[in-house]
Amino acid sequence: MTESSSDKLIEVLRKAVSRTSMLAEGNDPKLDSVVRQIRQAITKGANAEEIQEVLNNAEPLLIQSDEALANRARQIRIALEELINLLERQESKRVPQNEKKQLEAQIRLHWQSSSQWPQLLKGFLTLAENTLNQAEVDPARSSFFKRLFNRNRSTSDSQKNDQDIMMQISHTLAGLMNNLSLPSHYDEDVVDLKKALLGNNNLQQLPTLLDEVISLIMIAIGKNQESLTNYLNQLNKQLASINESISSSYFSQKSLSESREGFSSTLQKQVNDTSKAVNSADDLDSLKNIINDRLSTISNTMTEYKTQMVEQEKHATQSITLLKNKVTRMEKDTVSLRSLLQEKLAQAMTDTLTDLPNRTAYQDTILPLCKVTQKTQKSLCLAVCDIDHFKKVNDTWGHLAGDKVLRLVPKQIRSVLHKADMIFRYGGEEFVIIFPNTTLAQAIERADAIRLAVAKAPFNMQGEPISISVSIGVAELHTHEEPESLFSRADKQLYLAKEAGRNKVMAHK
Ligand SMILES: Nc1nc2c(ncn2[C@@H]2O[C@H](COP(=O)(O)OP(=O)(O)OP(=O)(O)O)[C@@H](O)[C@H]2O)c(=O)[nH]1
Repeated sequence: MTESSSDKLIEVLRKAVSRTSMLAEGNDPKLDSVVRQIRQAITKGANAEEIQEVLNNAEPLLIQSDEALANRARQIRIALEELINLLERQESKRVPQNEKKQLEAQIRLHWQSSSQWPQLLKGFLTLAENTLNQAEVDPARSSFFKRLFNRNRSTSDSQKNDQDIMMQISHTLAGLMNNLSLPSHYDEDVVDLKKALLGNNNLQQLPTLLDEVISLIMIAIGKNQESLTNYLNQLNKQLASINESISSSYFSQKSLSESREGFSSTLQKQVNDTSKAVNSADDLDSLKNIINDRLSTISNTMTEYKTQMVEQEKHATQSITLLKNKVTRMEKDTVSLRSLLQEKLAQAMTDTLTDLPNRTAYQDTILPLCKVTQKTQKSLCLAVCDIDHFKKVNDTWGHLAGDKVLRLVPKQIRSVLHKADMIFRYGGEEFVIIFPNTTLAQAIERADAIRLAVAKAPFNMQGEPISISVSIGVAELHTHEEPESLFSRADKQLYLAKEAGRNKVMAHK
């Protein structure tokens, strides 16, 4: 190999290092834009379940990406190690052992990181330069590949040795091609290059072929970047949808405002930290690691938030149960209050001495009854009944004796009433009887039966029999007549009955 060939090879390797570095630096504007979008999306917030979903969705992508990367990395490592071995196999120049060991150590440490491949290639370039730039011992071996692969041999031996070494190098490089993940439109290039490598036994062709190999490696690394960009794009979309659902579900819960503020500021801090870390990231791998780390952190925050939500839901459920119990108690209280009120109302409507409905009850009853009767064109009669000379009972036998008479008289009256008839204590010794669905004749008949029942009742005071009688005035409801008028007419008949000598029934015909 000539000096210019070795220079060309060094130049090719130098170019490869430079181009690979550019690709690996992550200066792709699309990627920058994606990173910006991610920052914006995360700023708006996310919930635990959906963040978990993002991580679940992202995981296969990461695994896929990692596996492909690992395969490529293995190929690169093997290729680099073989290149070092080949460099050592040249006999005219001694490979500096310290530098070689350092480079091997670097390869062992960093071969898995694609961003380090340019550095490792650069390391190999430096090693090759330092080896080849040593003073020439044999001008015949001044070219790179001759220096590299031939030593102290005859021309034919040398040529044979060149061919053997070229075959080894070709196999090494063809193997490197096998596991490259390239877009399908490079398939033909890969096949052609492999053919060229495997069919080539001319060391002179090697720099050109190596240049092509390195170009394809760079494209593959570029594709790795592209798949990372796709992954970031997808991640960005998922984060945006998370943000949307968070905004609608989470922020609508006013009661959780406190947690929301705490959660938002925590998330904001994480996002700010992420932004800073992303800005300071100097290669794709560390960028990917940062994003994954931050997603884990955010996921933890979301889990914490979810736990808080569960706690709050628990509290809310407890509150609802308490509230339900309270309402149930209130309902019970209301029921007992209602029955108490009904009791009080009934008391208000009942005469305590006789247990009969009182005047208020009469007034509440008579109005609707009259209306229904008039509407249905039925008959209704009213009787006003007053104990005769009651004052005399009180005066003769005392007030308690009078009360006793007041309790006994309604019992006599009831004894002749029909089921639908109603009796009220209107006041003092006066009672009112309503006869629904009763004609005047029937009412007069029944009023007279009352009069007779009372008159015949065996009242006695302090063992002595006494006579009690009642006077009754009766009237029948007229069409369109008001209850007051009906009462008034019946009351007038009572007055007439009293006037007529008492113990009488008088009716307004
Ligand atoms: N013991 C008792 N007496 C009452 C009660 N309410 C009213 N009285 C009495 O009933 C009497 C009614 O007397 P009056 O209105 O003069 O009439 P009367 O003595 O019944 O005579 P006539 O109605 O004309 O037959 C009064 O003495 C009242 O004090 C009561 O709840 N208990």
